[in-house]
Amino acid sequence: MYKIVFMRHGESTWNLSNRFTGWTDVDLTEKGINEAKNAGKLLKEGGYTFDLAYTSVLKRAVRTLWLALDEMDMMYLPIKNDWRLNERHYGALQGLDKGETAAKYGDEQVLVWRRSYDTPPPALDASDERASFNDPRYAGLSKEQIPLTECLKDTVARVVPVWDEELAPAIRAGKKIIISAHGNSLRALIKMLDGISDDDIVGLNIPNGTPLVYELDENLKPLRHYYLGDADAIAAAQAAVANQGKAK
Ligand SMILES: O=C(O)[C@@H](CO)OP(=O)(O)O
Repeated sequence: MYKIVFMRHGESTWNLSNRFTGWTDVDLTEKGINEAKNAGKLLKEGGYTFDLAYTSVLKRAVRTLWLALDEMDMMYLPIKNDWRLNERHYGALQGLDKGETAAKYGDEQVLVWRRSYDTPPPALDASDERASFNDPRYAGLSKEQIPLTECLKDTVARVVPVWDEELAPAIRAGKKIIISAHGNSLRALIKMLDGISDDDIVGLNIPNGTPLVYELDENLKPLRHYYLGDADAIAAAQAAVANQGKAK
């Protein structure tokens, strides 16, 4: 039996102000810092150890990983930053308030933009200063690889190769791995791992800063999964994420 641990970053400044974030590189709030440290404490208390860590190229996930590893006294761990673990690109919605957007376009439309499998939010214009073409962290990518918007299906298409090419071979080789990523890049991975349907994935919401353990069989098929921490608090945090896209 293998284990892999997923972790969404702690609360970010734009989680706090309820803005669509996507590829915008916002940092953690004080609460987010504490969530990341607490995740590290939970992992340490649970006796978890790792050989390898993966994260995105966005600081909210990177810092969450650093803080959790620091709590575990494991800052020596090799860390692989992979842009393909970035949050789903939120297109022209990036920076907008989720509640105000729902008041303007309706809760149903915002739910489609947030959670439908194959309807992307409106795209950024290529000339928009929020586009990532000139960001040095993406310098190795072709223009076609840098999104102007993404639906979850697009995110699945970039996340699944990380699993197939990197994570699955490393797990089979006996490496214990922790992945610090984002609500929707983790939803993409979990959809693939658990074979969740396009309809059912709409209802999956991932709380900030909470370790999610997957136990896998010898073929890397999930046997069971569970969050570490207080079950009621986790359920409340998941419901809060679901409600972020509703008009007040
Ligand atoms: O804004 C975002 O990038 C994501 C994650 O915070 O939000 P949502 O849960 O609305 O997809």
